[in-house]
Amino acid sequence: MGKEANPFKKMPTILMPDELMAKALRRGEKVAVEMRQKELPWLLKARFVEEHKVRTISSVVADNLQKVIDKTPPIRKLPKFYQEMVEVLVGIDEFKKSMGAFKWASELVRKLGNEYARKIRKARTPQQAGKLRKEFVGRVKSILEQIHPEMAFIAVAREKLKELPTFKDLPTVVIAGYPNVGKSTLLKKLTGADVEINSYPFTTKGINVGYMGEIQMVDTPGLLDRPLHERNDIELQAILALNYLANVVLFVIDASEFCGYTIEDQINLLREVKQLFNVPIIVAINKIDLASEDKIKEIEEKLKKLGVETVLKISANSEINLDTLKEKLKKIAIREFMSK
Ligand SMILES: Nc1nc2c(ncn2[C@@H]2O[C@H](COP(=O)(O)OP(=O)(O)OP(=O)(O)O)[C@@H](O)[C@H]2O)c(=O)[nH]1
Repeated sequence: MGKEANPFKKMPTILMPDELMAKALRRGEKVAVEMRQKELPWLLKARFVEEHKVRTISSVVADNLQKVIDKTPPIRKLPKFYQEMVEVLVGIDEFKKSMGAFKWASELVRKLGNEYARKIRKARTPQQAGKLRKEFVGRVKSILEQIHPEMAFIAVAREKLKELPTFKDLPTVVIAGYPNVGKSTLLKKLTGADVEINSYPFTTKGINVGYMGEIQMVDTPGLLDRPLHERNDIELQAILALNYLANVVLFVIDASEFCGYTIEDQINLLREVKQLFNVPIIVAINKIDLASEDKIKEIEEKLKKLGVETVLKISANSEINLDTLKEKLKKIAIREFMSK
């Protein structure tokens, strides 16, 4: 199987300045308690305690910020679909700028930690050592306050990006068609029982992902199931991003019209989907067990006029022609995936 990719799931919880400061001070205090046990002359001991406090606070803060950087995938290395999602959901520029702030703060805190530790080692009195440590704490606080907006931004971005579905880097079929035409029945029949429901920030219905061997199949309820002119900008972008994922679109038509949409409506949606995706489209005329011969012929004529090349007549429920459909999908998906 291809590699896992919701790359944002690994991002750690983002602490706000107060929380991070409190954590660092707690750890600093703990280290100080241990250091005070040591038998040392009083000035040496004061320096020793304060220096360790400073070093601990500095590394807790700097490490925490660095961890966010390390666990966040570099945007330009991500699959194009995820890059597009970052742009749509949070904005790539703002995201990069904010990560830059984490780097700046982490490096500065580490540098200051070293500087103050050195100064404390030369302190002439315990009071001076204490004063230097307080000064250091004040500076760290103010650095964190300075990047507070960026921390808040990344915290919100993480929440949103974590909700993205986990797609694999495999040949992918995206399924489209009006509600109730039989998309989820078909997905289940083609991929077996293991259909996962993933959340997708643009639709409350989630996204269904199944695997037909090494082929990924994605059903997008709520996205590719009604006319595009009814969409808002964000939804449109979410739909457009599927372009980066799809190697083939499987458009399902309900020949019986029992789904509640006429053939005309369904063909119109197909026309829109065809314009939107720059990958081959396979049309499955479904529920042929319920539709008349004439109706099916009429649909085939219309599809011909539209210039659809690959059309299969199937029944998802009665499992008619599913093996042929499977083979076609596999062949075209792999071919397109390889040539991308
Ligand atoms: N007779 C018959 N019924 C079918 C066939 N395919 C699907 N159905 C039925 O059609 C209904 C809708 O099927 P679904 O698979 O839920 O349709 P969907 O397109 O996934 O619907 P949404 O999840 O709302 O987008 C269900 O009752 C299915 O059992 C078929 O080939 N023949």
